[in-house]
Amino acid sequence: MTQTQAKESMQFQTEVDQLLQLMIHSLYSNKEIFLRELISNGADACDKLRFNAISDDTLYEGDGDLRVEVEFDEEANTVTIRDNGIGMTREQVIDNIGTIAKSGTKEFLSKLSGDAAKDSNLIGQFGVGFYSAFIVADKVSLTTRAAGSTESVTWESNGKSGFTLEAADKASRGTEIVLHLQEDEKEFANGYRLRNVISTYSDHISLPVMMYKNEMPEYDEEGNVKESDEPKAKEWEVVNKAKALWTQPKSEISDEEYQEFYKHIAHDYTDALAWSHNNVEGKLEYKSLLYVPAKAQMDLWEPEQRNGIKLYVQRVFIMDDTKNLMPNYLRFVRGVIDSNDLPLNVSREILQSNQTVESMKKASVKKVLGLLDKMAKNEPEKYQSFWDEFGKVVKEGPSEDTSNKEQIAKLIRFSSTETDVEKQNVSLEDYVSRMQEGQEKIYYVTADSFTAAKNSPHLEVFRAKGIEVLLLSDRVDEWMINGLTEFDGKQLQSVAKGELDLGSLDSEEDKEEQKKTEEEAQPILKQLKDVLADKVEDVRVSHRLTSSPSCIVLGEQDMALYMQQLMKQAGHEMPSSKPILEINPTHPLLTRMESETDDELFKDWASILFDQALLAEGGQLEDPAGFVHKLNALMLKLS
Ligand SMILES: Nc1ncnc2c1ncn2[C@@H]1O[C@H](COP(=O)(O)OP(=O)(O)OP(=O)(O)O)[C@@H](O)[C@H]1O
Repeated sequence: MTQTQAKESMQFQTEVDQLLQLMIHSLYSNKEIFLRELISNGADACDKLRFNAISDDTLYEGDGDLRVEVEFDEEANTVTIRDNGIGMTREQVIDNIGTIAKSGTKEFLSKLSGDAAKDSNLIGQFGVGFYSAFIVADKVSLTTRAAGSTESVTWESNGKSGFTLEAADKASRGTEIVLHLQEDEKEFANGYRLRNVISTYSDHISLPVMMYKNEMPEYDEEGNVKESDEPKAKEWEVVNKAKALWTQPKSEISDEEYQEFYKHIAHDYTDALAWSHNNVEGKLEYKSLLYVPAKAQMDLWEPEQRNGIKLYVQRVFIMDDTKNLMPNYLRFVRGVIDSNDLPLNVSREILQSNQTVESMKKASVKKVLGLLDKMAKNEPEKYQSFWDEFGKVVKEGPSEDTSNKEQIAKLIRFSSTETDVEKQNVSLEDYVSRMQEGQEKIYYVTADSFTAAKNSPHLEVFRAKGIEVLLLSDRVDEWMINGLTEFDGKQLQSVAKGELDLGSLDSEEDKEEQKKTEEEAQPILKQLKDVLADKVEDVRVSHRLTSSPSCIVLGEQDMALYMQQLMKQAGHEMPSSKPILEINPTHPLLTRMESETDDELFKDWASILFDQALLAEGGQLEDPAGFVHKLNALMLKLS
């Protein structure tokens, strides 16, 4: 007797226990989805077998007629879902069912609130999968044999106290799942109910889903159930449409069908926001169906995130792939690309450097950008919800995809001084349309929080003159702005970097005034330069400030101070360039300093002036305790 023949009990991973309990409670109002999930898994298993059989057709074991079968037994109160797909080995059963391999599970569980409505949405994004069986069943028994193997195994669980594994004797390849329905879920052990659920959720699956034909009662003319003397031989029939959705003409597909198909391929539970269905003919021949989800997948920020695009070759599923078919900044896109040009035995390596793949990718990116552009124009509210969910990802676009920079730039939304709210809802086109006469540049400020950006002293002159400034405070913004130097022929200019030249936005009087102030400020500038020589590159009169006494200005090419800080914390070497201190000589603090005769006190004033400008910029003080000490001393003097 081999070891695998003994019945063995095992515990679920802690997360599985938690997830099961949550799922059972929060999906209570949408129980029927268990069938979609299990049929979906069966269909995926058949897809995998079909792919593996391309290189080894003995895996078919003479049965290449791939399908999913659904049976029920009213008396026993069971529903059975069976597929002749790839099956699982004993190890795979343990790995796949009983543990959760998905990344981000712990984080996901910690986000759950206990509020059923909210949680059911979250669970949907996570993908409920196999465990959804326990929404309706109090015992689940799964027997499976992997293609090419002779050993089969039965996994069984009540969803509460772990599971058992036992050697089985399954002749046919694939997986069979028997759901022992809970007492009050009897409605599912019924042909009408099951067919109804299948046509709602599984019509679009290219694989046939089959049920017994004559399990449905026959009626006589008077509407009574016909009693037949002889039991009829059972006969299978296909109960779903069983046509790959993307191969059908658009005009024949309803929105509901598109949405159901989305949920199948994306393992999502919420509707998609939009889709683009394309049939490309000519030099290249392929079909694509690309979806923009409504909600971010749990792993959007994981480096090894789930793959979003399924590659098919002539209707045969080849592999999940995002890296080659969608750029990173569109990694939330889900869908199918079905090529007629690639060979069936295409490998991951070939995909990486294939002209056909490259062309399909390029065209698909255009399609997605076009879809988003249309949404932004025609359904701004919907687009806003998209932006709130995926904006930070799209912001990687200008640096990653320079060939589509202009189109991506149009899609980006910003916070701005126009509204002063955190919501990012201002486009560059909006900004340009509001530019003042004589304004040549698009102004922005970056900071590590919205509040810091909004209150930045650099904005003072812009606010005073009513010139709009974009407020950037996402981590990715400095990176985005690196790739986005221009829009509509107008340069993007940080208000915190370089020499500020408002050009014709400053009137002749303004310029005269500035010149005069500058001349008058020469003595204090010199004094400040002397005492701050080792901290700053230069001290100059500011044209940016109206109400603050001083601010820090960086060189055009320098990274914002808070970013420099972050980089240093992450262990990167940062070139230590000294900033420029700008002062507002008309500020009372500066006038007070001018009359200070005590050199030591002047030094303290100067040092505080510099440190507070640094703080306002999100920089870190070299000597915070010294700053506090000096400040307190001055305060005491004034009291
Ligand atoms: N019928 C089946 N045949 C073969 N393998 C299966 C079958 N059902 C499940 N599996 C395996 O178990 C794994 C886990 O399934 P499960 O449904 O929980 O998650 P999933 O399908 O990966 O994702 P999701 O939770 O989003 O549906 C699958 O990835 C697959 O490897």
